[in-house]
Amino acid sequence: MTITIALPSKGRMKDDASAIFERAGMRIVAVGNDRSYRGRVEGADDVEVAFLSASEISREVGSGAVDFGVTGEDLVREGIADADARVEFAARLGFGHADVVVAVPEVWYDVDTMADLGDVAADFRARHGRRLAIATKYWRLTQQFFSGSHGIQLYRIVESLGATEGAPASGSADIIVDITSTGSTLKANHLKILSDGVILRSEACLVRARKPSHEGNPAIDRIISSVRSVL
Ligand SMILES: Nc1ncnc2c1ncn2[C@@H]1O[C@H](COP(=O)(O)OP(=O)(O)OP(=O)(O)O)[C@@H](O)[C@H]1O
Ligand SMILES: O=P(O)(O)OC[C@H]1O[C@H](OP(=O)(O)OP(=O)(O)O)[C@H](O)[C@@H]1O
Repeated sequence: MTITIALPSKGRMKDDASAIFERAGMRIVAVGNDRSYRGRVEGADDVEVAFLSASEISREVGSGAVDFGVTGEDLVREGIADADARVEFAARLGFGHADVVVAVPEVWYDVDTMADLGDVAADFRARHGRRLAIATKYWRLTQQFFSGSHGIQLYRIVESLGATEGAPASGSADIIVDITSTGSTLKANHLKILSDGVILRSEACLVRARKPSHEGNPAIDRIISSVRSVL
């Protein structure tokens, strides 16, 4: 059986992902030229590497089209319904840290917690004639957190394709759900994180598709244990 590993082809996780595999004794080499989107592991003929974007990787592991992927936990939990049933988080890799957070304008002085935000959402229509609008590209995580964990039902999600932190100032939404690492983008946009508003502490993970063919397969176990041994 050929094992396929999907690694980031670009972006902030590309170099760290390849470096971890190299340290684990699996040196990745491109097949063909440098711009190729396929690779292999030196000395392992039964392993193929597919270079994809971080968000594509979560989709492909979720569908089982690849056996392993390296991508952010946020993208896996956002991209795959019932992620824990479909994939295994085999290792947390210690890079690509980012928190998915709920942030509101700093000037909302009375709003510090999700419970406070629930009160605002409940009153919003009466006061403003519309529902509280949340800008985000994390639809699934937002719905799970607001409706599932906090029982807040009265809101509307405004899809954001970038510059999410600018939405409250531009008037396209009232609050946001987005990732933050240093916090400087939130600060520059006069937004504050609610005290219990961290939805997920994400980092890059080695993610395995749960497939029957993996059961008792030593090649699968070897990849996981090699990566774990260098963390
Ligand atoms: N400061 C940050 N900003 C954005 N993403 C970050 C940051 N720090 C870590 N990450 C993580 O990096 C991953 C996204 O990486 P990247 O932007 O390379 O993805 P991508 O899918 O290639 O992007 P796109 O598809 O938007 O081009 C996510 O898992 C995210 O949590
Ligand atoms: O907390 P901070 O350190 O300020 O980082 C958070 C910001 O970084 C990312 O944007 P980036 O400009 O990297 O682009 P992207 O959204 O295209 O990934 C992310 O979308 C946030 O806006």
